[in-house]
Parts: sequence; C-alpha cells; structure tokens
Amino acid sequence: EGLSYNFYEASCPHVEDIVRAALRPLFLTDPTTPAALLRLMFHDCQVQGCDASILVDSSEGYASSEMGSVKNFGVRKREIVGILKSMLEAECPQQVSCADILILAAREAVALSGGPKIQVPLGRKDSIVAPSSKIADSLLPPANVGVGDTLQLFAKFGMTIEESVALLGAHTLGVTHCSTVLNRLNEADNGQVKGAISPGFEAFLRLKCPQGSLTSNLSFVLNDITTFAFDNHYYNNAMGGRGVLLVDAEMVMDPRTAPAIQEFAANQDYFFEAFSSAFVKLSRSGVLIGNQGVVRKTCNAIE
Ligand code: HEM
Ligand SMILES: [Ca+2]
Ligand SMILES: [Ca+2]
Repeated sequence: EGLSYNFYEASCPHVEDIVRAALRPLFLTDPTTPAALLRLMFHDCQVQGCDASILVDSSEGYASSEMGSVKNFGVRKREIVGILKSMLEAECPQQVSCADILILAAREAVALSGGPKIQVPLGRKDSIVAPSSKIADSLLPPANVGVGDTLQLFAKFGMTIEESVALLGAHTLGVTHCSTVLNRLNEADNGQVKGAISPGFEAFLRLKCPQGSLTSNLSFVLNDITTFAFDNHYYNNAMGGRGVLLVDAEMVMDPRTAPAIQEFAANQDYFFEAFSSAFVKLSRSGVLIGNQGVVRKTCNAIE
C-alpha cells in the first residue's frame, strides 16, 4: 500500500523518539491531552482519510474549514501537532508529514496513558485539499448514532465487529459535554432513555447536566471513571448501564456486539490486541502516498 515500518529510517531516524519525548511533558501539564489527540486522529481519518486535513485553517475564515463542522465540537489540541512539526523541521527539514505526526501523537496518547504500544506504518502525505465544514458534517458520525450505523461506518475501514467494538474503547479516555448528554436524555421514548442505562446513572447525568443550563457547552461528564487511564473500564461501565453515549449504551444490548463487550471487560490484554489492530486499520484509511500529497511546511496551511 506504500506505507512502511521503516519509512523514515534514512530521512529522520529519531522521529518516533522525538515525538514521544516532546509529548511526555505536555501530557503531564495537561492530562486531558491524550484524549484530545486520540479523538483528533479519528476525526482526521474519517474525513478524506488520514491526511492532516483537519489541521488546515480556512483562509476564508474558520467557519468554512473542516473544524467549522458542529460534529467537530470539542475537538482540541490541533496546535500540538504544529509544535511537534516545528521540532521535527529543526531536526529533519521537509521530511515528516503532518499526517504521520498526527498518527504518532495518537499512538503515544494511548501508550503513555497505559494502553498498548502500537507499531504504526508511516509514509502518509499531507492533503493539498481542505474539505469544507459541510463535507465534514456529512462524513463524521452524529453523537447519537446507533450500533448498526456505527458497524457500517467501521466496516468501510475493513474492521470486523470485534475490532469495531474495540475501537470504541477509545472512549476509555476523555469526556462528553453536557450538550450531547442532554440530547440523549431528551430523546427518551415514553420517558425511557434509549440504550442500557441504570437508574442511578440516569439520575447522575440529570444532576450533572441540568436542563436549560446556559453552560452545557462547558460542563461535561467523564466517558468512564478512569478518564486518564487507557484501560478496559469503558466496557465494565457500559455493562453496568453507565455508558455515556447512545452507542456505548446500545452495544451492550445488541447481540452482534455484546459478546465482544463481555470479552473485553473480562480480558484487558485481549482488548488491547483488538484495539491495536483496529487502530492500524484506521490509520491506513484513505492515506495519500508518494506524489498524491505533500509534506507541508506548516500543518495548519496548504501553501
Ligand atoms: C460511532 C463512532 C463515534 C461517535 C458517535 C463518537 C462520539 C463522540 C462524542 C459525542 C464525544 C464527546 C465530545 C465532547 O463532548 O467533547 C466523543 C469523545 C471522544 N471520542 Fe468519540 N465517537 C466515536 C468514535 C470514536 C473513535 C473511533 C475514537 C478513536 C479511535 C474516538 C475517540 C474519542 C475520544 C478519545 C473522546 C474524548 C475526547 C476528549 O475528551 O477531548 N471516538 N466521541
Ligand atoms: Ca482527513
Ligand atoms: Ca479509562
């Protein structure tokens, strides 16, 4: 496919060490950084492939760029890829693509949070096209997506059902803002919130995210209680009716996905293996190789 595990062996042999060493202090300063970088990777790969398109600021103003999509609400830390890029430009000018840096940053986010150490193939090029917010709107899944649509989405990356369930285990890190939580609570059928939800957790969500609050874009709940640890707690959470998003809560009840949930909840190593494989598949999605793309000078602009 054109990606390889020793792509920068001659042109930038220390690229992986440089990224890891630079991220460690950034993660200590702000422990929410790994979650942000992992989500950033998914949102890049989902729109036009893993090509750093999400990093491009629109020249006509932010609103029309990919980041202007409401589906990118809460996406943070794009600037960190820019920081890593300038370090790598100093070490090996014009060699390392922003698209590869983004994948390496997400990979370190997982490893430095206690998750699996994933080997990723490199050699992606950066896009020379910046998709509009409308395109991002149509390609990114809505926050209230169900199990069926999610499996369909991930099948496009060549993922098995097990890998799809493992990939959603990314929600072992990070938070969900109350605006999204309220949408789920308000879409109740006859007063019954959709998906597996325990009465205690529903009460907790209603307390944390009150109706009509003016700050529901700022307040949030944790995706699982070990929000900074990449572990299998997400699955225990979901089985206990404490899944935050609809898809987290529905997967437990769906006969296609329930077996994998139980497996991952019982066996963290097995989860890590499936997640690693899914991560690499995601990272290969729609990549540009050779002269299909460029190595940008700065990540937030297409010269
Ligand atoms: C059906 C697919 C998915 C849906 C509907 C979905 C939806 C969401 C939503 C609504 C949030 C909360 C955003 C906020 O309020 O700030 C979130 C957070 C997050 N998502 Fe997903 N997601 C999906 C798949 C994925 C995948 C495949 C990954 C990574 C491999 C991922 C990683 C994350 C992470 C790490 C966070 C926490 C971000 C933070 O705390 O800054 N998600 N997701
Ligand atoms: Ca992209
Ligand atoms: Ca966790």
